[in-house]
Amino acid sequence: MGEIEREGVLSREREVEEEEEAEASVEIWKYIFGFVEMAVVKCAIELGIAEAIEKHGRAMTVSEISSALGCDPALLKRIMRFLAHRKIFKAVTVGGSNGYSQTPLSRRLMREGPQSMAAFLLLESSPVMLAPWHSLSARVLANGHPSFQNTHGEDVWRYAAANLGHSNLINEAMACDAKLVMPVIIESCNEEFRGLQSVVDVGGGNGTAMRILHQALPSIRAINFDLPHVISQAPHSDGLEHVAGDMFQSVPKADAAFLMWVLHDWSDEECIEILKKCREAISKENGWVMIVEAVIGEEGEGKQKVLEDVGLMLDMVMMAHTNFGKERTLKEWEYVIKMAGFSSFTVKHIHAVQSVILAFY
Ligand SMILES: C[S@@+](CC[C@H](N)C(=O)[O-])C[C@H]1O[C@@H](n2cnc3c(N)ncnc32)[C@H](O)[C@@H]1O
Repeated sequence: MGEIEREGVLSREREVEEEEEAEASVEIWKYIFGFVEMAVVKCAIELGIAEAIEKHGRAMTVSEISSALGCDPALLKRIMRFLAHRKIFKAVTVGGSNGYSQTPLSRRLMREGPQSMAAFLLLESSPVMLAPWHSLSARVLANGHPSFQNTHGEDVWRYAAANLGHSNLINEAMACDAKLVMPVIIESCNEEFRGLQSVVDVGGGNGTAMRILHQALPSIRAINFDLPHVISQAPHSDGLEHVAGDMFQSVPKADAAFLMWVLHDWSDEECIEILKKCREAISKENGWVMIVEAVIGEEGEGKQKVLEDVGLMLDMVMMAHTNFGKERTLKEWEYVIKMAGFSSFTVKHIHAVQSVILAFY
């Protein structure tokens, strides 16, 4: 390389470095104030801003929202400016004044409604769930104790059993997601469900997934199985059978078993134990276990980039909130499924954070 050419390469390298420096000086603020988005969205849910606009039926000015909610208009104005900047509400003009209208995102902040994700946000932003994040680095160090247990003295399920308020928050949060994802699963796995007489949802929470399955396919006997403290609070629904127990002991018999966002709470060894219990429970002729979980992308596996990123965030959540849980790659799923004795498995990617893994008896 000649002297002039070398100079050119060096100056291009310097330019790239300067660009990266400039970018970093801006990017870092995203992490410093990363908590602000969650906190302000939580505040919007607690105030009921989305409900007020929905009830009004059209866009509202800040003064209309503040009178409806009994808020300080000056503070609310700043909250709305922040949320509109993030496109959570839409800034519009109402009779010559500044106002705000709903968006698909703000409707997800309503406590009720088909799209509601409010309970999920209230769970993750609760002091109980936020506290273990403070000991994440201690957990990552060799011999570090699980963060949740370290913070609260017991694992998340024992904590929930002793604190029914928190348990209900977990169940409501899970139900938000189940309401959105079950119709997608039923549609994309219609063939698989059609031949069945019964399905057991293992760790099914308050029974939302099986209620939706039974409503879509009433010929299926739907069993919701969970720990006694969860089942004792689960609402009655026609055609849905609630069974209390411990999946490490045994699983109620059914043609097929369904496990959504359960295995990611446990280590490989524990997953193998749970899957073996599910395998014992299902039909030996045509039984399967449906595992609805994220599949962490390995090169070449297509999943929408944003959803893949949510999968990686969930993996961090598992590190903070469970003892040995984790999100798994396809290879890691293959390992636990094979070790539990299943003959084969397939994977379907759906429009959700989770994919559908079918493990055959
Ligand atoms: C993350 S939640 C998933 C709930 C539901 N499957 C969903 O996706 O909406 C995990 C569930 O596993 C249940 N669970 C934990 N340990 C269990 C056990 N030993 N036996 C049965 N269920 C258990 C919890 O009570 C909780 O409802």
